Amino acid sequence: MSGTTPASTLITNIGELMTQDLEHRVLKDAAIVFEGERISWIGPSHDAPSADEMLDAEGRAVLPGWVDSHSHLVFAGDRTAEFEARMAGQSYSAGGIAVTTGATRSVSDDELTALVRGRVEEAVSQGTTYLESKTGYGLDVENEARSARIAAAEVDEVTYLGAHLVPAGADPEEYTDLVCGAMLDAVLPHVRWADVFCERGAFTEDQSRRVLTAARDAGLGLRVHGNQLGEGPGVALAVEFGAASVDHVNYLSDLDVKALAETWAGWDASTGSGTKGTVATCLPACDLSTRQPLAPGRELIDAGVQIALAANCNPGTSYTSSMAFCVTTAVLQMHLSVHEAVRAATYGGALALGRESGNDVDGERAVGSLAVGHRADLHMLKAPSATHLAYRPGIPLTHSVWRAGVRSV
Ligand SMILES: N=CN[C@@H](CCC(=O)O)C(=O)O
Ligand SMILES: [Zn+2]
Repeated sequence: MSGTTPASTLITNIGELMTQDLEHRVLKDAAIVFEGERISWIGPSHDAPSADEMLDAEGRAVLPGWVDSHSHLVFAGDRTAEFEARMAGQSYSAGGIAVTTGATRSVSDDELTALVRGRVEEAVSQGTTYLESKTGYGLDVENEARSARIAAAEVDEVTYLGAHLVPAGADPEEYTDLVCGAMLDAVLPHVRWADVFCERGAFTEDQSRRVLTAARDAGLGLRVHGNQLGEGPGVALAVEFGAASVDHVNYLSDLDVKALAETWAGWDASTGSGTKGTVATCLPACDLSTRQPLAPGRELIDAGVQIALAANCNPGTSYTSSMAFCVTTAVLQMHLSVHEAVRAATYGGALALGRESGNDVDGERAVGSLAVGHRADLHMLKAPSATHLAYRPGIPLTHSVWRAGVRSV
């Protein structure tokens, strides 16, 4: 969509407005008004004020845009052959990251920018309005810095993942020193977060601890790829460091679940106040594509853990940006309710990125939920309710998308 953006927009006749706000309001026959990027009114259709632009939703559902808190968009090439081998029975290992690193290093800045931009457009066309991407296919100072710089120009949040794989021929301890030293310094102007792939075949507990310590000392927020391929120290490390999220979480011990739940004991979900814990980010498209057990989202929610759903778009384990697919899978196979799954893919992602609350006076607006003062990130479905996301699996249900008040689809 292009054209001028009206000063204010009113959408009436919304069949179901799933706000994902703190009261979990789901309004029928609702309306919403936004002025520029700010939501200024939500209520019953018949009470709606006037606006410059008036749109009739004709009974369709409106949700917050998806907040995709975990992706790896800065890459070139694909790994079709590896995927085919996996479907024929081979298991996933971290080693494939090296193939993508080679392809990524071989393209120009302009080519890499165009690839990232195309992936962002694909995500937005399916209802994603806030997007994180990691680096991690550069794996030397120059290429990690380039990946971070390109990502910063294209996505909302950038995570430094120099600790994705030890490049072939490098000494693991020396490479970890580089990740904690010159490479970190080089990416710092472009990133807000750091991550480490703490797993067999990637980084050990001790190396991961070093990476997290250096990143924290540099002022970055922390995230961890943990417990993807087996039980391991990832979750415990994320909790120890107060990471904003631990992602994958396929293989959890009872102690891991308990430790994650305890991080949320001081947070009040009804007001969003108190001390936030570590979000467990489930990546169901990745789990299916790698033939791993689905992350235990139901168990985590029941234990009191805040979870997020993310697409994990990358060429190795999850070559999709479809958040709707993740929501569908979470309902059909992880036993989340539709409301819980949509919440994890909107508010949950915002929690994982520290963007669930904002400042209505001067600034950074909350994303991932629809309330007055929040950012006007809206996803209208070609359906009367969010339930259709699970009820009609695989059907492209995005009707229109507003990102920060600007019509994008
Ligand atoms: N598991 C680690 N990193 C990515 C996959 C990377 C790759 O295989 O290219 C993930 O989140 O699944
Ligand atoms: Zn990942």
